[in-house]
Amino acid sequence: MQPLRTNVSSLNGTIHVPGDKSISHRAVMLGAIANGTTKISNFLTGEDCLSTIDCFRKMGVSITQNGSEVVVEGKGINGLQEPKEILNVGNSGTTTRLLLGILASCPFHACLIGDESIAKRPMARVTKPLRMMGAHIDGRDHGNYTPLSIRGGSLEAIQYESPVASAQVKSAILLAGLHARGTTSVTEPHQSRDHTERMVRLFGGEVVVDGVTVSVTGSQQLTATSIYVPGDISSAAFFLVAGAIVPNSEIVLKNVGLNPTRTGIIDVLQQMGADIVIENVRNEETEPLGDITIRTSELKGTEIGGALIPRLIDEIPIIALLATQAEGTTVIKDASELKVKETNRIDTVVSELRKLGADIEATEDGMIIHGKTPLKANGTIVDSHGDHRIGMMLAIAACLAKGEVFLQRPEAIAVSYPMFFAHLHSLIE
Ligand SMILES: O=C(O)C1=C[C@@H](OP(=O)(O)O)[C@@H](O)[C@H](O)C1
Ligand SMILES: C=C(OP(=O)(O)O)C(=O)O
Repeated sequence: MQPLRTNVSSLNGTIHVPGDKSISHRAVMLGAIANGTTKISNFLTGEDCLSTIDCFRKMGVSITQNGSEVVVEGKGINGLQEPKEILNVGNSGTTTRLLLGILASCPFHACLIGDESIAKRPMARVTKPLRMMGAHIDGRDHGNYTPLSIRGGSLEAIQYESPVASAQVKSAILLAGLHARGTTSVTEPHQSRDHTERMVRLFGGEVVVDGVTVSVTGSQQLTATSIYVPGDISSAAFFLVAGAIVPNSEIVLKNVGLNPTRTGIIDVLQQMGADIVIENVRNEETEPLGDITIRTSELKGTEIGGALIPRLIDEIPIIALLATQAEGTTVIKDASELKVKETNRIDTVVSELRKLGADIEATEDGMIIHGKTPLKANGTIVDSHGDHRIGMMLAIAACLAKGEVFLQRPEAIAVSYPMFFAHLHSLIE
């Protein structure tokens, strides 16, 4: 149990948030199935991305990691070898689903397991379309949950209409489609993050995007490249909200990824009246990035739903905290995907923020928050429930509380932001 900093009078300084988690996973995966040496810099050394490296090493790919510098020796998709050991995906949904997409065309057997949280997350959303393409998959509950086993096959293209806006579903199918006969397409209800599409192009592959439909033609060869991973906007989000709600604050966040499929948090902060400035935007062709300054702000409630949801899905826990400090009502809807993340994030956000006195209620597909509420604590014990984003949200919430707050299971934060507490404390001292 960790005591959290409370009653913080200001947050001031500059932070370089770590590399983007989604992009780091994909850089290793595409590097592993490309031909040649891929160099990755500013790679996220969070536990999820280390799980991805570990899985590919077990398939014979040589990967050297020196802090945030990673070198992947790719030998093409045919260079992957049948793993002698079980592939452990840890806590990472992205590793599990994208890896299944790659394994779908590999002519060997592999077993996937993960932690307790992964064992509860639905996998039929990828195993169903991958089976339609020709992969042989089995597992608990007919392949809906880990442990899973897969034997890749000779794949046929599909035209798939995904019931959910999910980049993990889209990416798994596209990665399989790269090695299928014919042209594979995925159509989503709303556009999800497009890092796979951008990165396949960076590796010399072809991807066609037509509105919410993305297509790839099979038998593509990818060529190794160099990748700089921008800072993770999902990690920056904790400090964007902290800067807006803690009094007398000004925080500068450097080199933050600004891919438009990820910037819903900035739209919401602007909608709510936050004092936020974006500068030095660059690299718009591949993965845009820039610097963001946020200052303490007078905020008002807002409505969040529809196509905005996939653009900020991982930021909803911290947006809920933001809403507790805004005048009026904030309604978050169309977000039932939150129920199948590392925890049921509707339940964990509502129960944990209530412990600190927030006026928040769960709905079927989101939450309703009334503000502005002072956060109170008196030796209060809050719990990450093993979910990194819940842990970080609670550490920021504690900054506003007057009494003592203790966090259970703080170690979960290392999944996506190992330096989180060091960065937070550097803004206080
Ligand atoms: O593709 C990715 O890198 C991710 C996609 C999202 O999940 P879904 O595809 O399940 O929405 C997101 O929540 C996750 O943190 C990372
Ligand atoms: C949902 C998340 O990740 P994943 O699905 O990769 O476990 C997350 O990082 O919030």
